[in-house]
Amino acid sequence: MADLINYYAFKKDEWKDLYKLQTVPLTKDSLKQIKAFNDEISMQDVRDVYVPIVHLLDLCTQSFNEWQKTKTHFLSKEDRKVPFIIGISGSVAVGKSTTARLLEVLLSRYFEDKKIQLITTDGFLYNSAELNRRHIMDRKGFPESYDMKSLINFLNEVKSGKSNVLAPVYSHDVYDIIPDKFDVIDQPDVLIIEGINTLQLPSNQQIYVSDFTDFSIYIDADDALIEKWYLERFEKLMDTAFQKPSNYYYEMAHKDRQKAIQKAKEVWQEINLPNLLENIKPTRTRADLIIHKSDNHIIDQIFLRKY
Ligand SMILES: Nc1ncnc2c1ncn2[C@@H]1O[C@H](COP(=O)(O)OP(=O)(O)O)[C@@H](O)[C@H]1O
Ligand SMILES: CC(C)(COP(=O)(O)O)[C@@H](O)C(=O)NCCC(=O)O
Repeated sequence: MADLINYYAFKKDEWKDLYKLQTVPLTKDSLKQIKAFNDEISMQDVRDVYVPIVHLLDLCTQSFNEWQKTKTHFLSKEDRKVPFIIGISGSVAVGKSTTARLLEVLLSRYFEDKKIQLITTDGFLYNSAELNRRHIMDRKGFPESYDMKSLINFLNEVKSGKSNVLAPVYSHDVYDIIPDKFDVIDQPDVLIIEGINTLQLPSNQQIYVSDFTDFSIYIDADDALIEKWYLERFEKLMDTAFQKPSNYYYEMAHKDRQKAIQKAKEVWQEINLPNLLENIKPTRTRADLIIHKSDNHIIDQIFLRKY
């Protein structure tokens, strides 16, 4: 990645040494919590890569809080808590939601007295009825498939300190927004927001999602590997779908498995890969931190933005 001239580049061994004197209390409980949502996560990577990231985020939140105080004093206003927002971006199926949940567990352990919340921008996709009405069902995940105005409005309310802000919820199993289901974001100290579009500029808005994020992470890997992870996740979804008639993949799961996999390959080639190349990868160099993964999701390189 020779084009990343404004980044410090680290091999994993170099990165892990940055914070070797300090530790995040990785109790049996927190390890259990991590294993519970994904038992394939490398615990070595948790120690070598994510623990230093948590320390870095600690430093960032401290300087962020100082700056908020300085600003309110300058304006002669009362101090108020401003949530620190972490954006996580990258391709469909690169591991954004897994990384986001991992950071949520680690940050909750590290900042025991702080409230950490997590949402995904998938919830701001238009629902299937609306995607069909706009004839863009085959553009799901592309910028025009999101209600960016609502997403920006949501972030603005969270940042302004409003209580009980509602975020709609998307389900991969149902392949649609779940009606009347919401995540309630209530004045967190830290909000993690993950989604393919957290570093994108919406075509019809003057404001980026990243104008509301205070630290951004891009998860990167070779396209062919991401396709493999997409297909593996698809197979897991099919296995779950088998016994659930409400699942989007239920009928497909009862038919020829090879045909289903062929269909998923087409979806990757025709929708998710073009979206990665046209809209997601070009935003990589806006991130503060790039985490590069290799085979089996093992991290091999980390890039930290210089300026
Ligand atoms: N660190 C990891 N170790 C092992 N498997 C992972 C890891 N991160 C993601 N995966 C797997 O890769 C697939 C895609 O991950 P997911 O978090 O759903 O991606 P995204 O949110 O970017 O679409 C899932 O099957 C998930 O279990
Ligand atoms: C909902 C998504 C846009 C977002 O994906 P995520 O990052 O959560 O994996 C994606 O999973 C999707 O549905 N893409 C459209 C084509 C498809 O994979 O079915």
